Amino acid sequence: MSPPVDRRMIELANVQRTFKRGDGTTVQAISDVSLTVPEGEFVCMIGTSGCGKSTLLSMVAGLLEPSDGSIVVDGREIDGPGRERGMVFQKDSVFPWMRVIDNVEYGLKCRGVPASERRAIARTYLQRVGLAHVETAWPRELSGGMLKRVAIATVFANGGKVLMLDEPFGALDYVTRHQLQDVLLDLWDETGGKAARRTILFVTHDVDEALSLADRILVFGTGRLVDDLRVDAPRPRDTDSLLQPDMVAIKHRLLGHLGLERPTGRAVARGTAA
Ligand SMILES: Nc1ncnc2c1ncn2[C@@H]1O[C@H](COP(=O)(O)OP(=O)(O)OP(=O)(O)O)[C@@H](O)[C@H]1O
Repeated sequence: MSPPVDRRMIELANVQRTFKRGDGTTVQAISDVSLTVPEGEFVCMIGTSGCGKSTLLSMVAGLLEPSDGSIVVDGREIDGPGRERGMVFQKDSVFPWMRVIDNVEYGLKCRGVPASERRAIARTYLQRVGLAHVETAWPRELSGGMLKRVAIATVFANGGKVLMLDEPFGALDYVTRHQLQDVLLDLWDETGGKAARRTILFVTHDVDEALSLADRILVFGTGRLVDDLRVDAPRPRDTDSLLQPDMVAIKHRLLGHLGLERPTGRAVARGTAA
């Protein structure tokens, strides 16, 4: 019997995006990107600052229109935001004027999900991110890490098949960041593989974060996709698995793309390369 064919969840064909700057010049943020992401894949997107990662994510979210090319999600060409797609932004993704549980429920409320049903869904996800005890708190009473947990609970509670996270953990301390990576992976695998996983696009600047999370790492350089790497190591990926030769080889390759690798293979601090 032939193996099952992966269902395509995201398809980008020759996507381009230009911006006009205030001084009248144009910038080609995305030049010509074509790629396919199958359902359930956890994709990390990495690349130097300004290479177009957030622009691409915003286009898949439907918040920005491509200047050219097409974006198909779950078989349908997108023409704006849709409830099958959810986004966690770099900065605030939580409404400060709503209590925690109301934030998590908000998308479901907008879609007309009955109050008791949406409350049950919100409670399930708040529990899964470890925030059951603060459901009636205001966002201002929470730490930065807790706010990220609320944002993650919200995007999962909304039920989107495609979740986009733009450097969600960039501003967090080392320990909180690792805890939230585990929370995210746990939710992504919430049915233990019994049902289709959400498809995730996760932008990060952190090579180790990409290696810990991803099935696949897309590397961007000035508006183009420059590398597409598969990470096959089993999860959970602990310190030892990140030191396995195949993982170290991928890390070297990523550091090379980011300009952080000498020809000898030794990583260097940014800005100190000869
Ligand atoms: N609204 C805009 N108007 C004009 N130029 C823009 C706009 N948004 C993005 N750009 C430009 O497009 C390019 C890509 O920006 P983008 O934010 O997508 O990069 P990025 O890879 O996400 O960067 P970072 O990693 O620093 O967040 C940059 O040159 C940026 O200045």
